[in-house]
Amino acid sequence: MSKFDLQKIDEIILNPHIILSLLTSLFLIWAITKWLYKPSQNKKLPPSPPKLPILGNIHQLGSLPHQNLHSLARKHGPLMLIHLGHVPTLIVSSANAAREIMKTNDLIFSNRPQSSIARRLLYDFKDVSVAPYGEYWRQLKSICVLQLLSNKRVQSFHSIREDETALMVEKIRGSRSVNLSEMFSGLTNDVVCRSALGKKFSEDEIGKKFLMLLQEFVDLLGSISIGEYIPWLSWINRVNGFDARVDRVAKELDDFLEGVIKERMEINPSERNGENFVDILLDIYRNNTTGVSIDRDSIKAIILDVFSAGTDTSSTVLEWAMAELIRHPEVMRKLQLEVRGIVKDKHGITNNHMEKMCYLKAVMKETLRYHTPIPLLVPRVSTKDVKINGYDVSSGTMVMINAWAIGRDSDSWIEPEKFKPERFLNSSIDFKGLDFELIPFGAGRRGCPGITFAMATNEFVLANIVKDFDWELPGGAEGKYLDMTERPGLTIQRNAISNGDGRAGGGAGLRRRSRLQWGLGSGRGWDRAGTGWAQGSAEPCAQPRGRVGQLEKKRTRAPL
Ligand code: HEM
Repeated sequence: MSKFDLQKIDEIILNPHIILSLLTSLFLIWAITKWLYKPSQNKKLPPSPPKLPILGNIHQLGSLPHQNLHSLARKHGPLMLIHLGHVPTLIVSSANAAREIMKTNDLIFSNRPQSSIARRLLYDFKDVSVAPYGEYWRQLKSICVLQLLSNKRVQSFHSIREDETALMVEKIRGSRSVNLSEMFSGLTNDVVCRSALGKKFSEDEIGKKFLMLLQEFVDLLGSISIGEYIPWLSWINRVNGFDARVDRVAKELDDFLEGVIKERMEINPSERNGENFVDILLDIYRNNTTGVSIDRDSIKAIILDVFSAGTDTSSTVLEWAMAELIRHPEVMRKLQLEVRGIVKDKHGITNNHMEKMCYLKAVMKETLRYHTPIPLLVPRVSTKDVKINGYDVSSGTMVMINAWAIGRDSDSWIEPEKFKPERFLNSSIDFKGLDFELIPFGAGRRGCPGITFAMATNEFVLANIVKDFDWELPGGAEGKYLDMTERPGLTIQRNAISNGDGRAGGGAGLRRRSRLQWGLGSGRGWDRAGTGWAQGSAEPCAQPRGRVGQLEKKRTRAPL
């Protein structure tokens, strides 16, 4: 730099006018910020834990936010206001407070926060799960319910569930040790694909790539990107490759979905071999029958919704259910007695049989209570200022409902930390969104439309695998040693790779990397290898017996 340049800089820095205007600007920014963020004197805000400047309470979420928020709520109460960067967020941790949000004030809380990740992955919020509350969302949701998820439709898919479960049972019959986690995940995906698209994708290479992409997509949706909460740090997402990863996944998914749409569009409607959900969506698009503009992007976004919402969630429930059954042999025995007692003939399990399986339904409810698959549900946002249980909640506040904490609340449940399906036998409590102590599917207008679809598959699969087989851990390890820790993510799965010696909570564990991305990580995806009931782990185990994640079929029942 020349002497002349330095002199110029000096002149600029020392110029009193410039100093004065700089100081005035800084003062103005400070005053406006203070004014904007100053809590109104008249407002009674929910209790808040202390927060850090800029970060707010982000650092307190940890890798399993539902657990950490549960601990904070014990100190601060069931309605707690935290700050994720600059975003005020209401944490709801009791059935009573959840009812206030999802029933009494459901309309006010029927919007979703609009994250830039969801915007890029879901075609500018054109799917059901993040679409802004309004006519477009209403039409889309009713199309999904009528054409795919209604009781009638779900019953019509019984043969698909039967075929796919029979295939799984055959695979189990042919091997002594099985990776149930992988099997559940493959099965739920095949059932969703065949029901919605008329074919499954798990068998060819393109389909397999799509399933991996879908996993990355769910991962990204579940990630907490720092730029979302502290906008001036959004450059970090560009530097560390997170943004590039979102763009790549969006592009590759789009290419795949375009292929699916083109394939169906090329078939003349009169020559279709059976109509599937995509055909119905395409007819609505072509004929514009709904009165709202459903375009090609809407169709792709809806297909993504169905895939992502319908696969991981269901297989997770099945995995937790089996893990609890292994840990509680007396529950397993009781369940087997019920199923085997009801299905006495050699033909398969029918809808009629399923209706009689009260204990099986209780096992499912208890699994959903104790291992709520999406513990914080899908966030909502308030559209107006509103009072909840005497506290003021401002318009624009994000709301997270800790359904996991509500399922373990001792005000609602006796011995909440025990897995006891019996609690549901003489109880009318159900998960359909009317009983707020059990809300794994959410409730109200934005509640999950896939309950019937999901539970039909889950109950049917569980009934089949306990009817036909007895189960044990490899090497005869006791069920109580099964690792029940949780793996971070949008859907909370069991952390199958952890302790070398197989003891839950033991020391030298190999833990899976967090799925929560703060936009600060390497931007890498997580592989599914070895995440299941055992096989495929590259990580060494301290002792072979440590692979207790794997289940062994003890005895195959003689066919009836
Ligand atoms: C065990 C399985 C499942 C669980 C635990 C689950 C859970 C949830 C939860 C917690 C929500 C948010 C509810 C709220 O905000 O109140 C939701 C929404 C949704 N789910 Fe599910 N779900 C499951 C299966 C399915 C299936 C099989 C489908 C479809 C094939 C599906 C489609 C959807 C859609 C489209 C939404 C968005 C609804 C809206 O925003 O209006 N889900 N689900």
